[in-house]
Amino acid sequence: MDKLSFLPSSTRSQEALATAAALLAAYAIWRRSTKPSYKGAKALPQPPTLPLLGNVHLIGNDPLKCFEYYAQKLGPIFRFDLGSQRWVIINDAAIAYELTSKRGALYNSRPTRNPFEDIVTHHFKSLASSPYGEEWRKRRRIFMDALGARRLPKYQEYIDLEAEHLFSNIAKTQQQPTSPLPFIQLFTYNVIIKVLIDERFPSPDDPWVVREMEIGEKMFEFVSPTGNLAQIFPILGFLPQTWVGYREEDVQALSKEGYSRFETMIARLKKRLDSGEDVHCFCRDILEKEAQGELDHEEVLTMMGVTIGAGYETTSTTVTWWIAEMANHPETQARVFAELKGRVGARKFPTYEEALELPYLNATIRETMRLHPAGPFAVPHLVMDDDVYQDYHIPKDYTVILNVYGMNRDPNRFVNPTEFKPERYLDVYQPSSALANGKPDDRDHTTFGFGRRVCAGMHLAERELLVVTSVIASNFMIEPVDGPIDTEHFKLGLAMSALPYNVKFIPRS
Ligand code: HEM
Repeated sequence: MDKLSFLPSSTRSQEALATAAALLAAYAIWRRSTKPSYKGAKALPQPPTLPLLGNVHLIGNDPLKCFEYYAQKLGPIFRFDLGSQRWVIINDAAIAYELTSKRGALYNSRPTRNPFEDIVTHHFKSLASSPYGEEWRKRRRIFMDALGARRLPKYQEYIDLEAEHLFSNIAKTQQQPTSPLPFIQLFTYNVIIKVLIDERFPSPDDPWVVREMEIGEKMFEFVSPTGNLAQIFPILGFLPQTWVGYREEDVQALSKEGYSRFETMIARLKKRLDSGEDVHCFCRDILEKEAQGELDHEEVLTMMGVTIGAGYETTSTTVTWWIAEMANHPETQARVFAELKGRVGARKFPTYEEALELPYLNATIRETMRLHPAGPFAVPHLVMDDDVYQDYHIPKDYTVILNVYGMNRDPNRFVNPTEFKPERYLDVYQPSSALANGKPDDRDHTTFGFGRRVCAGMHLAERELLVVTSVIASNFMIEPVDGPIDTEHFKLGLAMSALPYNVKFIPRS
């Protein structure tokens, strides 16, 4: 025996490593099979997984198709791992309702694992990202006091004024091929800025508006799963940040710029208030709450951020989808116009109350929202404690993805689910916001999300949608420019938006 014989030879070392690996794998399988299940419940079904990647390799470039495929294969609830993150995908409205409404105390938190989201929300102080609990409840109450159904009539004049500006912007296009998006964005942006801080901007090219939209898009990229891959694959955290997404410094810098713009707006508002002007706006309310010690300054800033961030792109996207569907369905447009003429007459600007009484127009909005939800996966919820649902163990801290896109196209709930057919809603009278808290069978669609985290701005969104669609339909016929607009493909960004398109707005005589 030589002196070094206690070290394995190279063949021996390979054998030893192979044996160790086999023993480890066998141990892992044994551990898995003998691991006590939670209260005797089964593990959720899951697509085939790969070590470290989980199910990432299955997503491809279309998560909607991926989840539809696995919902058909595995059923309406399944587990999907994104690297180290554990997701539960829910594809059925009844299950989503059972978990988020009936077991609401367990399923209405938000994940707080994303370090970039931590930065841009001042440690998850924003209403949409706050964990469930007293702080969230307080923020939600303050938001709803200002933007809930009762307070909104106060802001109706702002919406009406912006609808008039929208009308004249469209009229100026003189029947030329036009992308409606910038005008619609200006409408929704101005409505939200008026409600928030009583300001407005005259043009979509205004540098302030352009920068705001750039910041919004970038913030979304930062906090999206690909913004920082190290949060999904922690091992990548050892690589330089630019290799695995954005740099923390860039997130910090943009966040600082965004918040300093809010400080500028607050300073302008304070100056007006100090000079004795009686300004009605949400920001005034929250500044008063800050003075009374109910909110801190970071909460004021994040409240402004969530109001703008959640408030303009979702609604403008929905209007843009509606215009595309109208251009593709001239018979639907004709029926909307006939209804408007019959009930409102030749007036250019129907009131919100009048538009509320137009069942067919309302049906076209519901159908647009069903087929094209601005947030196809709502906003992720978080499971707060272990639970058992239909014999499945739903573990604590899993992220719940509510696939509202899939639910809205569920063939068990909707006949010919991919067809644009407003007629399916002619016997629905209540606003979507009133149905959103009810049982899934009574809901028109699930686009405003679920449970205690259901969209807090849905009353405002509905008012805007009704006013803007009734004004466009009363005054213009919408014609496609290059044949039918593609409404099956989309761009996933801040919201799920239509691919760029042009239409002609032909004035109604
Ligand atoms: C068509 C327009 C809109 C759509 C489709 C929409 C959709 C949604 C969805 C799906 C959620 C998540 C619900 C869940 O977690 O289950 C949500 C949350 C939220 N939305 Fe909207 N939204 C719209 C307009 C607005 C507007 C105009 C505002 C603000 C003025 C707004 C403010 C919020 C806020 C603050 C939350 C977070 C609520 C919380 O976490 O407690 N939304 N929205």
